[in-house]
Amino acid sequence: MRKPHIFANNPLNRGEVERRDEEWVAREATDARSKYLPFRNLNVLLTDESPPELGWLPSRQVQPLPAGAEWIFLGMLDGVSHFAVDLSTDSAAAERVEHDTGWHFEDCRSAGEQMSSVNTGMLAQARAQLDWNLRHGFCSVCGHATNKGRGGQVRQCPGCNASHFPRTDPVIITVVVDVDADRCLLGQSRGRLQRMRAYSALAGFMDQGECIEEAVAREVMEEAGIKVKNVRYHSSQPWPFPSSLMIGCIAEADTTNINMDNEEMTDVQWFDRAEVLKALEGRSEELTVPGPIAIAHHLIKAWATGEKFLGAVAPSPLIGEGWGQGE
Ligand SMILES: NC(=O)C1=CN([C@@H]2O[C@H](COP(=O)(O)OP(=O)(O)OC[C@H]3O[C@@H](n4cnc5c(N)ncnc54)[C@H](O)[C@@H]3O)[C@@H](O)[C@H]2O)C=CC1
Repeated sequence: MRKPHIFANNPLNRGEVERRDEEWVAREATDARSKYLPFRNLNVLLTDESPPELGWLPSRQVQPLPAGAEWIFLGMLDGVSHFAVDLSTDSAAAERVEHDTGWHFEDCRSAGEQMSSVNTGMLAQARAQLDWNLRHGFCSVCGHATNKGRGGQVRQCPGCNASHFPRTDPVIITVVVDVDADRCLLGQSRGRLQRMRAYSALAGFMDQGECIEEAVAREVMEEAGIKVKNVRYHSSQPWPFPSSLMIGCIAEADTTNINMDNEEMTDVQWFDRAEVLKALEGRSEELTVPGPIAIAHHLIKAWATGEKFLGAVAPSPLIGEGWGQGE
């Protein structure tokens, strides 16, 4: 069986029923057995172990919480309630935590790269949900201050009665394969990939009123000018920067002439299998690809190593011969 992606496989029981009882959540928040994961400016507390782990603290070490510190209920593990707390509003409290534990706050992407992958699912949930709560203190309908409910899974507006729920933005990410020439299409977008001089699978946010297959065809056409067919789903990855769900696909090229979008991309190229295999092992002088933290790495690897699913999954009934943008 394929290993879960980093940021997936969260072991917490999110307590959908329990969290509806506000008194229960308040009691658990101060219970001596409860654990807190502190954040500072969305950086997470990591232990000094090797590899480092999430820096869970017993509730007595953070209670009483600093005035105005946002906290959320994440869920339960072995009967113990787990919370995340933002200490950004009180730098003295954040520094005290680092001093008392000898641990440190770390950027979450870097934390995901360093930690053993089993606990990165909790990190993804904590970062995305804390960030959403911090950015939704006011109602987008009437502008009134909102109140946190269900331990941070909803924000209620007392002004107009609107309920706001945490959002996840779906993003498609696709390796396009030229079956006849045994090569795949990778692109370098402006920003992070350009700085790293790396090439990745083509990705983009889904539009409203669009299915996954349509989003793949549209994004590949926009970024590379290539028509695709036979879009197949591979796997998905929670991506908490700030709150995306990466939907990994592999598609076949129906055309092969690249017509790149110069605004978003610095380069798009076909790469042959031998080069891609070398790049995955960090041995290529021509090509750098993202590391194992990214679903992009695993999609590229799935094609390059001929992972079984490629032949095993039936082609989508929606995307057949000749289907594509503008048809
Ligand atoms: N885990 C992985 O393997 C990978 C993850 N990603 C992630 O996928 C996301 C999209 O990738 P790119 O298109 O390269 O990103 P990007 O961040 O460059 O976004 C492209 C454009 O989409 C628009 N945009 C930003 N946020 C949006 C939103 N929530 N909904 C709709 N449009 C939005 C903006 O105009 C932005 O310039 C990013 O969050 C990126 O970090 C991208 C590639 C690999």
